[in-house]
Order: sequence, then C-alpha cells, then structure tokens
Amino acid sequence: MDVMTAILTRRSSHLLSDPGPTDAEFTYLLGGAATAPDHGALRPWRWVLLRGDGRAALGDCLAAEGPPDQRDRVRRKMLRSPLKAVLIFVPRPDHRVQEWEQLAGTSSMVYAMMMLLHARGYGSIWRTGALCRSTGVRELLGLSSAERVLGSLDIGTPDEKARRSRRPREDVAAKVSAFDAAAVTAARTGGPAGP
Ligand SMILES: Cc1cc2nc3c(=O)[nH]c(=O)nc-3n(C[C@H](O)[C@H](O)[C@H](O)COP(=O)(O)O)c2cc1C
Repeated sequence: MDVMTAILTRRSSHLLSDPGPTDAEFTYLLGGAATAPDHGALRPWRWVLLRGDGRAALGDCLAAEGPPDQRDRVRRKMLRSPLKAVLIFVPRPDHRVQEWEQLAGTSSMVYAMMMLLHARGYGSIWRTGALCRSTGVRELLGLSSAERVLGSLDIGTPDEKARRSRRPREDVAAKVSAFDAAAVTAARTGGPAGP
C-alpha cells in the first residue's frame, strides 16, 4: 500500500474486538512511531496498556466520579476495545523546547502509531473526554503532578461490517497561499516594488 492510500483508508474505528496487538507488538510499533518529528528528541510521553480487568478498574474510577445514573454506561465505555492504551504526556517544563512543541511532537507520534496499526490491519481511535480530567484515574495509573492524561488509543480489530469508507481527498486549496514578496512590499510602501 502506498503512503497516500494508507492515509486515505485509515479511519477511526468505533467497533473494535479481539485480537488486538500484544504488548510486545505494541512496543515494536511504538519504536517506529517514536521516530515522528520531535523537537529536542524529548519523547515527552509514556503509555500505560490496559486490558481485561485493567479496563474495568478504569471504568470504576470514572463511574465513581460521574452521575449515579450513568455508571453502567461509563463502565461499558471503557470496555469497547481489547486494548486501551492510555497516553500520558510527560512535559519537560524548563526545556528550551516549549510545551506546545512537546505536545505537537507527541501528537505526531500518536498519528504515526495509528498509521502503523492500520498498516497491520488493526483499528484504533483516540478518545479523550472524562479520562483526561479524572483524579481517580491519575491515582490509579500513578501519575506524577507534572504528568497529564491525553486520553487513550483504543485498539483492536475493526468490525468489517462497520468499516468506514475511504476518505475522499479534501479540496484544501483555500488553505494554502503563496507569499508574494513583491506585492507585499508594494502594498507596504505604497508603490511598485524594486528599484
Ligand atoms: C485529540 C483527539 C481527541 C479525540 N477524542 C475523541 C473522543 O473523545 N471521542 C471520539 O469518538 N473520537 C475522538 N477523536 C477521534 C475523532 O473524532 C476522529 O478522528 C474524527 O471523527 C475523524 O475521523 P477519522 O479519524 O476516521 O478520520 C479524537 C481525535 C483526536 C485527534
């Protein structure tokens, strides 16, 4: 599959079942994803992999923090994929590379990971929501005060019947402009550019 085809056929998968990648396979793919652009090569992130009862413990934490009538629904949501990989941002606060750049590098790594999973036939979806705000989840996963949950990558085998169609290429021409130095200079000086 060429890179453009891989990019256009990757879709976030909402219905995911067994099998998912093993921990070793996840780590192998992460070795590739970690080569994504990363200013300062800080790798300011880590992953915690949850399966089975681990996902249920996550659900219990979130259910305890939400409205009582939503508890079962919240618990079920944590079980929607065989592997729930929680992404933790570990910024280096005093580094010359600013935090937003560290976050941008982390996002690049996640997208690379999603593409590598897709190339192996796995589906994934980046989910955020209450997981990112939960103090119970922070305690459960042992986050330090400087760390931040950026959500999870839910990973598994996509349901063939629910497979979403290839994304058409968007018309992004309006998002691109070519800088015209002569025109800008003329506009600023009130006359034609050049000698
Ligand atoms: C930072 C981030 C957070 C996201 N959080 C959620 C989420 O909480 N729930 C969800 O269903 N999808 C979430 N998504 C997935 C997007 O909804 C999805 O990528 C978008 O609908 C486009 O679909 P596609 O990935 O198939 O192109 C998130 C995506 C990103 C990049």
